[in-house]
Parts: sequence; structure tokens; C-alpha cells
Amino acid sequence: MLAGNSVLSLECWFEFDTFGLSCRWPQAHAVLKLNSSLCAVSGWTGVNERTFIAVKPDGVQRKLVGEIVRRFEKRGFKLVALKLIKASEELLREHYWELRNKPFYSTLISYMSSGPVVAMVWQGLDVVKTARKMLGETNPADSLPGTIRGDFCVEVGRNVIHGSDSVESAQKEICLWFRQGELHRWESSPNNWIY
Ligand SMILES: O=P(O)(O)OP(=O)(O)OP(=O)(O)OC[C@H]1O[C@@H](n2cnc3c(O)ncnc32)[C@H](O)[C@@H]1O
Ligand SMILES: Nc1ncnc2c1ncn2[C@@H]1O[C@H](COP(=O)(O)OP(=O)(O)O)[C@@H](O)[C@H]1O
Repeated sequence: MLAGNSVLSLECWFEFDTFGLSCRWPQAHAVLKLNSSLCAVSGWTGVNERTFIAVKPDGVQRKLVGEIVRRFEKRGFKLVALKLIKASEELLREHYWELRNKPFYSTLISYMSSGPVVAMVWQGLDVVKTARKMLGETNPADSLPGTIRGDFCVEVGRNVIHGSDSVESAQKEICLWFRQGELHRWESSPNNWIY
């Protein structure tokens, strides 16, 4: 796992140092696609699986950060990285590349760049799938009470939180939002009581 992570970090940095996120959008996308396949060789599986979670600008403004972090901690997941960041348009365009032809795309980019977001990486067994369940459905109206979107929002364009939808997306998004040095390795004491 450690070797896998080291390989991952070097590859991510190599790509970013070579091209940078400031490069033009299609090239940046090509680099990230390449990155995600390189990331796929990492050891982020089993209890080491990781996901990217972001409290969106509305979630930060509405003081939901603590509540959201609390839910992931109490569930038993381990926090690997966390930062408050005002995302650039380049970063957001890359993040939402697959939605680029949707009619709501430009409002989505404005919404996501309207204020800081809290970007996080959480780790644990099946964390990608479980986090999506904890978030609820994309449209809050379809989200059950007890989920984050089901408890804290009503409109799809203000749905307070993002979570990676697959292990592959998680790897790509973590590489996009974080530098290797921002991902922390630490022993979580309660682990023996969770696994
Ligand atoms: O990537 P995240 O943000 O987790 O979202 P998602 O996986 O649940 O959902 P989509 O990719 O389909 O959509 C991305 C985001 O775009 C926004 N969005 C989706 N459909 C929308 C719509 O019809 N009108 C406005 N915004 C929409 C909303 O904030 C979604 O979270
Ligand atoms: N029909 C829509 N109208 C406005 N915004 C939308 C719509 N669908 C999705 N979005 C926004 O785009 C984000 C990303 O969408 P998507 O990736 O499909 O879902 P999710 O966020 O659940 O992964 C959503 O979280 C939401 O903020």
C-alpha cells in the first residue's frame, strides 16, 4: 500500500509539474485522464479505499461543515486530508468535465466558484459507495431523511455536498484537488474496534 501511494504521488506530481493546472482545458483533461489510469495502480482498496468529499459553497455558508465531518467520523471513516479552498474555474471545469454539455453546466460552475468549499479525503472499507449513500441522491427531493441531502437541502442546484461516484472518480478527483503532501498517513486508534 505504501509503495502504491508513493508511485501515485510521483505520477501525479510529474503530470502536474509538467503541464500544471493552468494549462488549457482539453489538455488538462487529457492529463487528468492519464493520471486517473496511473492512479489506478495504487493500493487504495479494501480498508485503504479513499473518496473525495467536498462541502459545497452553500454548505460552508450554512455552517454544515462540522455536522458533515461528524457524520463521517462517527460512521468510522478516517480523515486523510481537509482544506478550505476557493476553487478556480479551471479546476471546476476539470472536475465537472463529464457534465460539460449539460444545460445547467455554467450555473454549476458559478455556484461552485461562488465561495470556498471544504475539500476532504476520507478512507475506509467501501467508503466510496457508503459515502454516496450517506449523501443521498443528487436531487434532494429524492433523498431520504437521514441522508445529508435529505436532511439539509431542498434544491438540486444547492445540494450542499459532493462525493465521488466511483473508485476511479475518487482517485482522479483526489489527484485533482490535493497534492501528495496534503494526504496524511496516521494510525487511527479506534481502528481495531471498527475492523
Ligand atoms: O458531483 P456531485 O456534486 O456530487 O453531484 P452528483 O454526482 O450528485 O450529481 P451530478 O454529477 O449529476 O451533478 C453534479 C452537480 O450538478 C448540479 N446539478 C445537477 N443537476 C442539476 C440541475 O438539473 N440543475 C441544477 N444543478 C444541477 C448539482 O449540484 C449536482 O450535485
Ligand atoms: N438538473 C440539475 N440541475 C442543476 N444542477 C444539477 C442538476 N443535476 C446535477 N446538478 C448539479 O451537478 C452536480 C453533479 O451532478 P452529478 O454528478 O450528476 O450528481 P452528484 O452530485 O449526485 O454526483 C450535482 O451535485 C448538482 O449540484
